[in-house]
Amino acid sequence: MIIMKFGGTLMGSASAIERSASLVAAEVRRGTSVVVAVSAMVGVTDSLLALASQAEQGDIAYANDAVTQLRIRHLSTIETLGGAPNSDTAREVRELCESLRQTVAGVALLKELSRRSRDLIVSFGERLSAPLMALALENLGVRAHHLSGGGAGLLTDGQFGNARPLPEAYPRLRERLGGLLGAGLTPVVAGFIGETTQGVTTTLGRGGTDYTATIIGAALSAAEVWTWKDVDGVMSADPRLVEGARNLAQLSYAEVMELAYFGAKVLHPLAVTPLQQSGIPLRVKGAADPDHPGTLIVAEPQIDPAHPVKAVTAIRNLAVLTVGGAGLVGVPDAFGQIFQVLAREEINVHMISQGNSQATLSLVVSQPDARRAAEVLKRDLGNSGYPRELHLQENVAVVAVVGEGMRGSRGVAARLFGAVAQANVNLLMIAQGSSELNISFAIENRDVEAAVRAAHAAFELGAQLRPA
Ligand SMILES: Nc1ncnc2c1ncn2[C@@H]1O[C@H](COP(=O)(O)OP(=O)(O)O)[C@@H](O)[C@H]1O
Ligand SMILES: N[C@@H](CC(=O)OP(=O)(O)O)C(=O)O
Repeated sequence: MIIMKFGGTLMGSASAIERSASLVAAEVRRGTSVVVAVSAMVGVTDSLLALASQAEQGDIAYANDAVTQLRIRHLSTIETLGGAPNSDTAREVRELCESLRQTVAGVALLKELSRRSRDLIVSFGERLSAPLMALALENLGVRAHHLSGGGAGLLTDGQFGNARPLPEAYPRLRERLGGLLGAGLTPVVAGFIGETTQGVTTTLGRGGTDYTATIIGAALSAAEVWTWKDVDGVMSADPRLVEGARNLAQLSYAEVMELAYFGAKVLHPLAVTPLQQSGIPLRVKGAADPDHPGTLIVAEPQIDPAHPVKAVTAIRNLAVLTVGGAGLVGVPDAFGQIFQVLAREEINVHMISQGNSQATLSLVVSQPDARRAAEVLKRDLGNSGYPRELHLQENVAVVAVVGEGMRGSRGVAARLFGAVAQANVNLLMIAQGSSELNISFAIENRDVEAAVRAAHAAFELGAQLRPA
């Protein structure tokens, strides 16, 4: 059995959906059981987030207009897929849009958007796309049945916007999806969304359909989980940034987590976690070339000692906040307090670096959180009796090089920073993960391309890999 995930681009139009469905049908015809997880049509999640925040401002006209656009887009896709206006699929899409309109009207009326309401609104993207995939599969003679995340059994905790699966999700997914497969049906699960035990809709975080697929893969003990992409697998760098980026044959679970954490948009950072215990492989495959093996992600991939670094990645729009002052020295609790304040404000810290002795601590946070982070630190630490200085540098990016082979390998840092210096890039901060799986450094946003290209070239990442 295989789980197949299709992201927004591969669900983006009637022809894209037909092509994705044909990849499922080919496998089903070979006698493989397949469970499908789909994302919202490309752009839909962003539109839903935008209309939710407009509704919160009370702009009901904007929100209604946006719902109408979504309705037209999905209904016209159904029409192109050959679905009649009075088909079950079209009826379901109209009902979902009506229910979305009512939810949004409630938000506009109250001018209040909780994380919980936002999750409900954003869940409509996947709930609208799953019926379209089921229709396309039926058109190809594959008997399909679509479900929402909660309907499939994906129970989560109540961390709206960032929910995690509960242990009970696994047996429930096994029972519900296993039942459908046993009846000869191909389940199509709306990705990215789950449900609390009280039946409240949650989401798994941006890019969460990868995670849905691997949770299902673990629940059903799948042979492999395949996430189909518009690239032929995980590449040595974002191909939009580095022309010579090449596809990687194998990566470890840990490497892929680091890459995703440090900004490689290709997978959700937690996507591999459900697979780690059972060792189920995750394969990232390119829809344009289905015979290409793509990237195989396993616990222990082959290591090429000549190439300790496998990939380079970047996150933009960050800021460095440096907290310092001699008074930090010898205050045992100082760092603890800093992190507590930020955690309470739900400000995520991407990277940290400690200066000489304990005199300074540099923290990388998202640009939109940066000023608030500085303010709350000033406000909440101001009373605790030790002097400090706060310095904020905005418009920062973090670049990371990742590879298991770096562990114990000498000269990696020298090679990296030599190349970055040659490219005339100024370093703001450096950190090495304690796992020795990555080296990351902060630079100004405007230097990202130069730094990524320099690192890519320094480790010959374009040449080490098998030809595509
Ligand atoms: N290291 C990388 N390898 C592959 N793709 C990457 C990498 N870094 C960034 N990307 C970008 O990620 C995109 C795929 O992610 P995304 O569009 O979110 O996929 P999907 O919507 O199918 O889940 C690619 O088109 C590519 O531009
Ligand atoms: N639709 C969600 C979930 C997702 O996984 O999307 P995609 O596979 O298109 O990145 C999002 O945009 O975050």
